[in-house]
Amino acid sequence: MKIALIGVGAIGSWLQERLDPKPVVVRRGDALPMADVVVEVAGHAALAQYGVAALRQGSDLVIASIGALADEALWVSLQQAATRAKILLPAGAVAGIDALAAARLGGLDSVRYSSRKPPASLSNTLPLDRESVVFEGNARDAALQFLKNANVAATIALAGIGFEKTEVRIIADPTLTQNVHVLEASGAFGTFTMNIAGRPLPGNPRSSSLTAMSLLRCIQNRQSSIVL
Ligand SMILES: NC(=O)C1=CN([C@@H]2O[C@H](COP(=O)(O)OP(=O)(O)OC[C@H]3O[C@@H](n4cnc5c(N)ncnc54)[C@H](OP(=O)(O)O)[C@@H]3O)[C@@H](O)[C@H]2O)C=CC1
Ligand SMILES: O=C([O-])CC(=O)C(=O)O
Repeated sequence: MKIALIGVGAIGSWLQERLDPKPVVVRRGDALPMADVVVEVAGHAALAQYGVAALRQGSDLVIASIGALADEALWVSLQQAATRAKILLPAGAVAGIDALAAARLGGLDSVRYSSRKPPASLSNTLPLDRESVVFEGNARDAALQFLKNANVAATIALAGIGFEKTEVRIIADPTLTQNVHVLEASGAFGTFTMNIAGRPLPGNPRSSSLTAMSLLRCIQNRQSSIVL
């Protein structure tokens, strides 16, 4: 299996060390190589630049920057390009996506998500002496306003009841050293609450280490005869 890795920042370098076979790395300005799987870990602009081309050439596309899919035109163009290949959306930094996506099939009533991060992970200008709500609204607006901090909101929206109906709060909390995500859902299945405190990657305080692990699992699942 040939893997192309777009971006070698905090998540990309973690993956590069562990992927087997070793990936071909795509840096800014590089042409996209032919590959069985293209893994985007480079940001919204890189997904817009390479995503459609990857799918059109027949490469499965693993997306980390899921917040970019709040841009309806980009999301539609990726889906239209996926005729010979798959778009793979890993759960990333959050837990419970399997339950949420299953619950959707029986009918969901409400989905609420809150993200709490140390202020410096959100912005350099937030108060350091008290918590502050930096966003309250739906998942589409969260993803469009917080390009580097609302991938989880977008993943939850896509797995559950969509960008418009998913209620999101983003809170800066100076007492934290980890990224805390709380997901609450109710529907025909019952109710669940998921709470995860994710240790950030050393290279990027915004990105939880579980994201890199989740992407590795997604790529390994594609190779494996057992998918869990
Ligand atoms: N789905 C999820 O749950 C999560 C998703 N994410 C998302 O994953 C993505 C990667 O995160 P992370 O590794 O922490 O980010 P980093 O900023 O640490 O790394 C991004 C890397 O991509 C490179 N890059 C940017 N644009 C391009 C391009 N056009 N072509 C090739 N390389 C490019 C950057 O290079 P340079 O240094 O030159 O800018 C940098 O090395 C982000 O979009 C982030 O928001 C993060 C956490 C959770
Ligand atoms: O949602 C995001 O973009 C990233 C995030 O909170 C995390 O990695 O914990």
